[in-house]
Amino acid sequence: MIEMQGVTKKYPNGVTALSGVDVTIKQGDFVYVVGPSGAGKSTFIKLIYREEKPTEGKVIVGGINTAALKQRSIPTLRRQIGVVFQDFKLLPLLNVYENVAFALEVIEEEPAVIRKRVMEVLDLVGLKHKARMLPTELSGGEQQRVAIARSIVNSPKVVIADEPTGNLDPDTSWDIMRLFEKINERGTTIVMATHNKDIVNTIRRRVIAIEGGRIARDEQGGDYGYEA
Ligand SMILES: Nc1ncnc2c1ncn2[C@@H]1O[C@H](COP(=O)(O)OP(=O)(O)OP(=O)(O)O)[C@@H](O)[C@H]1O
Repeated sequence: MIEMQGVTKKYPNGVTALSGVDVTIKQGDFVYVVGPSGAGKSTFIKLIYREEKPTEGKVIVGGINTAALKQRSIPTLRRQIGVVFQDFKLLPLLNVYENVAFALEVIEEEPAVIRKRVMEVLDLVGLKHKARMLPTELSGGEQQRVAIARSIVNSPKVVIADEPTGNLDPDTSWDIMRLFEKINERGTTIVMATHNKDIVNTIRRRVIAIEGGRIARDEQGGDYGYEA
């Protein structure tokens, strides 16, 4: 599903965020990306959804080599990928329903399909009854649920999440994790950068630890391995 071969990422300011990264993530995997601050986790995530391009090496997502991708083909890649951020990134003037529907409107999906899919995913995340509310009328956990609904509404093969519980209290974080588990159980690959030691050590999954831009550890069912 996701393959990195000899990936190095050097930013224009001269910082090398990743170097010599080789990794394969299979369809249906659930992967935590952990490591100290500044280790390169967000860069790893951004390379997958082609927010950044590698300086060297290949990033292949669903058979597409992202570095060779023309600007106009980026939407084709992004259709396979849902993205969830720490700060939710909802559109503040659109209600819950509209925020989720937007992801399908931009790819010109049929209105009837949009209505059906949006209500299905809002049901899945437990927010059908809040479809007409604005993001500002919701709690942080509810906003993250909307962001997750948006990320899966076009049935992507993979959901990428950068610190999805970073702004949430512990109880809410567990609820959000249960939702990611549910999505993973349906066959969607999950790649999640996180600093949440408790979660990584409790919901055991594959752990890729990045230190100084290199993969320091890649273990099935591994632990967080750092002080929180
Ligand atoms: N757009 C950019 N331009 C220049 N340098 C960058 C850019 N983005 C990240 N970096 C640098 O690349 C390195 C890796 O950053 P990255 O954000 O990938 O780390 P991280 O592991 O996600 O950190 P954190 O846990 O603090 O979010 C850092 O030294 C950072 O300062």
